[in-house]
Amino acid sequence: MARKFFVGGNFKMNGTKESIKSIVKGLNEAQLDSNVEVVIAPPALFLQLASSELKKDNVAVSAQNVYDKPNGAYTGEISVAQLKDSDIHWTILGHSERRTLLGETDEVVASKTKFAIDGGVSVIWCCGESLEEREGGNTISVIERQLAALAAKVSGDDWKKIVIAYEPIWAIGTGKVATVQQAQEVHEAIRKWLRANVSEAVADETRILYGGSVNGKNCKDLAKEKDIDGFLVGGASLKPEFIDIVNSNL
Ligand SMILES: O=C(COP(=O)(O)O)NO
Repeated sequence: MARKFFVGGNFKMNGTKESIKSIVKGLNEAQLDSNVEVVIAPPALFLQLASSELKKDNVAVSAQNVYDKPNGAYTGEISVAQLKDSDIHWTILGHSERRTLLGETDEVVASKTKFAIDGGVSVIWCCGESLEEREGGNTISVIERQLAALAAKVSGDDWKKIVIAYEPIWAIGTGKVATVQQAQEVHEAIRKWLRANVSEAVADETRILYGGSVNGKNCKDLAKEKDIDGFLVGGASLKPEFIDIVNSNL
């Protein structure tokens, strides 16, 4: 089946009111492939600003994280209900920077994912291996461990609200993009795992994004791969070349 191409921009902890407005203005004025689903994820402080400035139907705004409790004494956290209250219907979860720097475990990420989906927020669920895990030949087993934790929490139609982002940690922010072969191999393994452990339909329908040093030059070759359904872009999402990445499937 044809999976709708999907490009996410993860701004991480970057930007000011002015720079966010400028990026959104660039997206509003750009010719974007209408067959691509685009999501931009500014810092939480700028979610409403980005939403108010956006004038493109196929571009949505996403949080970079959310907590898995309804509300209450969780200083510094943001709730699913608060995202919905702000008309934000997407969040990234399980980014490797949160797994490594903030100790988010596979189980915490899976719990947050289920909680977000139950609250009406769709999820870009991130997975990926470290350089040490890759060099040790453990890439696929690491990804399968992360997938298993997710599949223990979500089921059925939940999967329709999940976009998977494979982001090898060694490629994030390093300029060392995975080769087309490396990326396709892991994407194919993810789809195979979904087919074997969830269902044929989920395997066929779930978008699997690649993230890790994607830019306006390397995106086209990656986009040609049958199991690469789009990108989750970090640094380049803050630059005009993000438009080229959005249009890389044309
Ligand atoms: O972390 C990333 C990728 O970052 P870069 O594109 O800067 O490697 N996406 O969530």
